[in-house]
Amino acid sequence: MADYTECGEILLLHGNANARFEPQSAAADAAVKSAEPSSRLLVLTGPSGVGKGTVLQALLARYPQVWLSVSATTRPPRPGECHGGNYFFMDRRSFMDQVARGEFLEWAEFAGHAYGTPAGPIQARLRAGRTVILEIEVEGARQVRRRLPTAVQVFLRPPSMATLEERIRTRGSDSEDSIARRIARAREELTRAEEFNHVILNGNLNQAIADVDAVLQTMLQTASSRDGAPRQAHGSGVELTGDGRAGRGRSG
Ligand SMILES: Nc1nc2c(ncn2[C@@H]2O[C@H](COP(=O)(O)OP(=O)(O)O)[C@@H](O)[C@H]2O)c(=O)[nH]1
Ligand SMILES: Nc1ncnc2c1ncn2[C@@H]1O[C@H](COP(=O)(O)OP(=O)(O)O)[C@@H](O)[C@H]1O
Repeated sequence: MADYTECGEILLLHGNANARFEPQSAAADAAVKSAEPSSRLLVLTGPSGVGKGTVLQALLARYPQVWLSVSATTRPPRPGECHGGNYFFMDRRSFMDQVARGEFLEWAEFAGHAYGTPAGPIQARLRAGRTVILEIEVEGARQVRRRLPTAVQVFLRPPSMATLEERIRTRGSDSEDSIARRIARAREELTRAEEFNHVILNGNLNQAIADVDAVLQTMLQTASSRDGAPRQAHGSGVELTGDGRAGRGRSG
């Protein structure tokens, strides 16, 4: 795909988006199962337009040590979005090649496009002791939960469907077709909110930021007290496992 703006040095910051998982092993599985209940990986999910990006913007400004994963997508860039900063934009063939090579921690179809989390950069950050956030839709979040049960999962919910639709429309980034797909998907996603560790209402924005902040602070405090203790094998409570072939689309 040629029609996007490069983010320049941001690409360097994100390193090799194509790095693979390590091969699955019984020892790695056991490491995940015995890992402590809190980890350095936070998954923020919830319907499109609920305010995930807005809440995260505020939190990332407060915690520069936290790293937000950059996803790959087949969706075309919106005006102002850049490659390597907002997303790694790619055509479907390249995306599916990366799926086949096991390079995504998870991936899912959403409103006609594919979205996936490159595994390598996350593994590198976790090993370096960083806290990592994924901002992904619900199916992908479920896949992460299956593979990394210690990841902390936050579901952001809107006060109502009417408010959600209003937010998507006010944002002004989506076509009518895209809005309709997002609303239909949101109805389904909202029925799955209770699967997540924390369900946070985004009615009042400052309150929602404070609520997600509280979850993140607990993670950061746990991580820093753990850093005083003898280091674990890879410096985080989480090890990525599996052969990289995360569950497909909406299955399971
Ligand atoms: N499963 C998955 N979902 C993602 C990923 N990256 C973004 N998403 C989600 O895909 C949905 C659509 O994203 P996008 O097209 O940017 O629209 P927006 O979030 O409504 O602005 C949102 O719910 C995102 O959180 C990813 O790597 N994996
Ligand atoms: N609590 C809130 N009250 C009112 N508007 C909000 C609130 N949270 C987010 N918004 C607005 O809703 C729109 C969608 O938010 P966004 O962060 O893009 O959602 P998401 O990342 O979940 O798709 C944006 O225009 C944002 O400014």
